[in-house]
Amino acid sequence: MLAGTTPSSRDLKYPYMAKRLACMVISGAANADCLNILQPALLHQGTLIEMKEEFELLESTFRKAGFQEEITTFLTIDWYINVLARIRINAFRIELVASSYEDLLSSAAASVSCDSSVGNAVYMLPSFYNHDCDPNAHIVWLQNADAKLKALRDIEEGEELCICYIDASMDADARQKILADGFGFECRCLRCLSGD
Ligand SMILES: C[S@@+](CC[C@H](N)C(=O)[O-])C[C@H]1O[C@@H](n2cnc3c(N)ncnc32)[C@H](O)[C@@H]1O
Repeated sequence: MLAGTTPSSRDLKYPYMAKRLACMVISGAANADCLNILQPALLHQGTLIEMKEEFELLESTFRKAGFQEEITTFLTIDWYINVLARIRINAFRIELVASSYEDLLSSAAASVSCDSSVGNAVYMLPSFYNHDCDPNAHIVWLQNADAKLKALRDIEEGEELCICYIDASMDADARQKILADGFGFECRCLRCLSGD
């Protein structure tokens, strides 16, 4: 699992995770290509330009920290872009679930305003779950960043496990827009096909 606490600026959460992964590679805790198995996002030209600027900052941070070149040879712009492309569509926002009814109400309100997020993480197996606007499973976090998969109804043997990447209470047009903009696909789940 690659995890990172939420930095003050939301725009920096993914670069922060790439920096974390770079540290894990340098310390021997992860391989530089460990995310390559995951599906990458399609990146637009403007995003690539931003990533080049971010990479220069990251590279200079490691240079200033005095790391020897031999242990940072993996740290290239191609590595950074490949990592970011995978983090962008595979990272989960970690929200700890409520333990009491009062907590439930306040955590629901915090979730809507994104205040309940305690960090972001990429998990290898959950990254392979596809999206459905009427999912049969849900990822939850009870006390820490260990993700648990919770069934939302009876699931037949052999049935695909699907989770919902977004807020399923939105109408069909809003869901399609967010999935197209954020994840680059047109959702053709039964709910969307029926226009619900
Ligand atoms: C987190 S990955 C899910 C695993 C991915 N299908 C794989 O084989 O590695 C998210 C990507 O899967 C595809 N995907 C997930 N749910 C989908 C759906 N309901 N309809 C079409 N494509 C979907 C999209 O390309 C999306 O960007």
